[in-house]
Amino acid sequence: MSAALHIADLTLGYDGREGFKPVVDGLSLSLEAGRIGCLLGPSGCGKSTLLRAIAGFEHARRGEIHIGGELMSSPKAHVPPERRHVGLMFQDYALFPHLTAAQNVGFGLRRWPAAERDARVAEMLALVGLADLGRRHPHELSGGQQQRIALARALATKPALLLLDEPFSSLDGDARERLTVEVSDMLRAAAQTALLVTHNAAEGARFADFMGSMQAGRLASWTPSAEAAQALAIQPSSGSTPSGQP
Ligand SMILES: Nc1ncnc2c1ncn2[C@@H]1O[C@H](COP(=O)(O)OP(=O)(O)OP(=O)(O)O)[C@@H](O)[C@H]1O
Repeated sequence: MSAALHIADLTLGYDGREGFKPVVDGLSLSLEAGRIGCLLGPSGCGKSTLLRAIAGFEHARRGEIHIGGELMSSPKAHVPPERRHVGLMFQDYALFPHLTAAQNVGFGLRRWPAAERDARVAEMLALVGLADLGRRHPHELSGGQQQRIALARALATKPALLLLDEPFSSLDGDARERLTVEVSDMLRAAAQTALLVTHNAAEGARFADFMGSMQAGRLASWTPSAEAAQALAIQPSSGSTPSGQP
């Protein structure tokens, strides 16, 4: 079976005054369907650039990105973001303030027949535990509730892959820990393939099956979360006991 996400020898970067500056440099990784991966790394190591490229917002300078067995990015090919079947839950990808929670969740389903769209929105609101709050606007929701709505919106279109870039960074303390575990459980229940980027190793270990450490645009490791947590001396969630190959 082909991987849900396969990245081979990928190089990304930006053109500056002194020419091309690589940000991701010859990176390879694979994630099987239904698995959750996590990329850790210091600020500026290229994590967000990599997620943006997977979503189709950056072009590959070398190497390839495949999603669901299909070539999405290479120096010669570039499938646009709207045709990648990728869901996004990004730190700076906020809810539309003028739409209700339900309208936000249904935003990507505008072309669906109304009855199917309404049913899917209700299903997603129930999944994230906010079935009663669909009529509220974002400013009437807590930060954690807004993030749940963002998750419901990202999952509504049944994406082949969900990308999460520091999705809990606006929350702190207990709310953050609770939502980390709850969202991870929801993704596992839905067998949703997902890739998380975070600075927080403990959060990554609770959330994901596999963890990778990025350094200067390269993947320094890619191991089951339990092993990574042991190496980092942190406590993974009791539910995450991954098996299989990355
Ligand atoms: N549009 C751009 N033009 C030029 N350089 C950029 C651009 N966007 C990002 N960079 C640079 O690319 C490098 C990697 O940025 P990126 O946002 O991917 O890092 P990151 O690991 O996600 O960091 P953080 O954890 O702080 O979000 C940084 O040095 C950044 O300054």
